[in-house]
Amino acid sequence: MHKVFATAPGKVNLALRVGPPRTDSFHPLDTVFEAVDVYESVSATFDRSEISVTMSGKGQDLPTDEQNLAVKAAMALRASFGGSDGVHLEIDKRIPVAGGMAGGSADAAATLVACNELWELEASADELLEIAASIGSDVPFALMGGLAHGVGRGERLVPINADVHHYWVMITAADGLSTPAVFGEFDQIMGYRPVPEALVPDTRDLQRALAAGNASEIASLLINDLEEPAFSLRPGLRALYKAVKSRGMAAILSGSGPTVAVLAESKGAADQLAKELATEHPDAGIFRANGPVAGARVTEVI
Ligand SMILES: C[C@](O)(CO)[C@H](O)COP(=O)(O)OP(=O)(O)OC[C@H]1O[C@@H](n2ccc(N)nc2=O)[C@H](O)[C@@H]1O
Ligand SMILES: Nc1ncnc2c1ncn2[C@@H]1O[C@H](COP(=O)(O)OP(=O)(O)OP(=O)(O)O)[C@@H](O)[C@H]1O
Repeated sequence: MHKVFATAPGKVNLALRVGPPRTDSFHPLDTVFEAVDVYESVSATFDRSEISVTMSGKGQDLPTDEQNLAVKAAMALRASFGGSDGVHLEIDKRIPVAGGMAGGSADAAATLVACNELWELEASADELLEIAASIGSDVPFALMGGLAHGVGRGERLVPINADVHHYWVMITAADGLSTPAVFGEFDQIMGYRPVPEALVPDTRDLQRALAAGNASEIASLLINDLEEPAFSLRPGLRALYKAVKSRGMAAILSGSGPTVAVLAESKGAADQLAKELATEHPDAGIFRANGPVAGARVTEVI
């Protein structure tokens, strides 16, 4: 086997509840993830020993050394199986960088499934999930995809079975937001200091509404505790968010932002809204997305 192609999706957190920081400085979460059909594509070409990456699309300014999450993923997978094979990764980035849609995590997840195939490691789904969690909190979900309930720092997942289809309009900004900075601002606003154990508000109502396929209830239960800190760091984002909400639409900040996700009632309504928003906000990046979709997977082997 010489070359493997893989993809992994971006995500929106339909609900993101955050508690005070733990003593390891991570925040305990109770979250509902939805994978959306904005994909990162990775091609993995066999190399005798080196692990390297080149980025195209939205990723041209990102580091290509071991700070790159895809390189980290390949190194972690190789280390856990004790092999010496290498890989050259080519990543075509479609998910906005530092946009709150977990694009870097998707790169890592696609790399894990691609290298697992390329190096013929036969790692199990659980083994890949464990390695994924060592790379970043959002990486396990990029592997799993679909809809899932996440706890811990977001890495402990239980799939949610629900027959729902969501039509999103995503509004992105050219300047990303740093995830640690948004969590830091959250602590500042809440007056939180690290604690050994803390309670996090739960997301049971939303999980029930998803299982029942109750569209209007789902829309009314979208919630993100990182909205206030993200708006505090980026006041223009609050204005944009309010403008969208004033149209009577269900909207939510995606993860740590600055992408805003608007939930439309139908495909037609979403397509129409995307057109209108593109005219009203010419400086923002507007695109359509649909969810839930499957997680990281190998698409071709040569
Ligand atoms: C905001 C979310 O996207 C929601 O799904 C995630 O919590 C972020 O996940 P991620 O980008 O994969 O984050 P990681 O790479 O694990 O951590 C980056 C930094 O974000 C902060 N972080 C992240 C996850 C978490 N539960 N608590 C945190 O405080 C920490 O400062 C951490 O050093
Ligand atoms: N392959 C990669 N793609 C994107 N970012 C990467 C990658 N490798 C390292 N990074 C670093 O990780 C940071 C966060 O990237 P990412 O695009 O995943 O943000 P995000 O979508 O806000 O993440 P999340 O929603 O998981 O918090 C970037 O600022 C970048 O410097």
